[in-house]
Amino acid sequence: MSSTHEALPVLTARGLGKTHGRTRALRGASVDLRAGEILAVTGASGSGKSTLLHCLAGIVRPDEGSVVYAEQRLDELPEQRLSELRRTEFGVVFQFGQLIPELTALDNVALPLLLAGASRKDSHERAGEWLERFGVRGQEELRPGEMSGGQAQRVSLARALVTGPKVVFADEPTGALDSLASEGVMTALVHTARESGTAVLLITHDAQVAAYADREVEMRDGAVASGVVAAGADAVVEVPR
Ligand SMILES: Nc1ncnc2c1ncn2[C@@H]1O[C@H](COP(=O)(O)OP(=O)(O)OP(=O)(O)O)[C@@H](O)[C@H]1O
Repeated sequence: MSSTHEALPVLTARGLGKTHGRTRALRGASVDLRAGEILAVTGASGSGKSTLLHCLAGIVRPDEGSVVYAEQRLDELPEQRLSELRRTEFGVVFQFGQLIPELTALDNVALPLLLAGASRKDSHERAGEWLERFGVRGQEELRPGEMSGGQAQRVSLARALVTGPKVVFADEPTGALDSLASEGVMTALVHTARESGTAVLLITHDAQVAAYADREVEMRDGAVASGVVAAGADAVVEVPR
């Protein structure tokens, strides 16, 4: 999709620094996520990928640098505004889905809508539609413990997308799946993200998964680098597709 290469950034991070205890997880990480694009973030274990995602998603505040979303500095927003923004504009998917074990698939997906004030009937109707989009219609009454890994991740994706977010953050969404299930989940994610114009920031170790993205950036030692050694900690060099 060449148009995504011209799209304006929806999220911009500049010079992010973050220290956890004595570990510098980020040092001068900069990246743009463009509207509607799927961006893969790759890199060795411990290079700072998850910390970058957490800062971009407003889950963690960076110690240094800025994160701008829709002309707002996320790193400076009061906690209440930030959590509202996370609920309404962002969706998040983790490696192990993190569905609520006591709730059925339908209730897990309906939950963000209920929290946003929708009625039970509407929430369930829309949740059902999203389960269908992710190919898990018929599994509505299953609880997470009764699902396969692939099914659980499809339900997690439905839950992340049901509120119509502008950005979905996916941290190793296929990390616990075999290659067939992984392919199914990625195809469903890419298809629905394209359909709804949602930008996706996708962390992965897997080159086959990264190949679904429009663009790929690699992290090294807490900064966004490229396949070639970057000139400075702030350098952003991309691998266009
Ligand atoms: N909450 C935390 N407390 C202490 N150290 C942390 C914390 N979160 C991350 N770290 C450390 O910061 C560094 C970067 O971690 P991060 O999880 O961002 O890397 P990653 O590239 O996502 O790694 P992986 O691919 O293994 O998930 C690592 O050395 C990690 O151990």
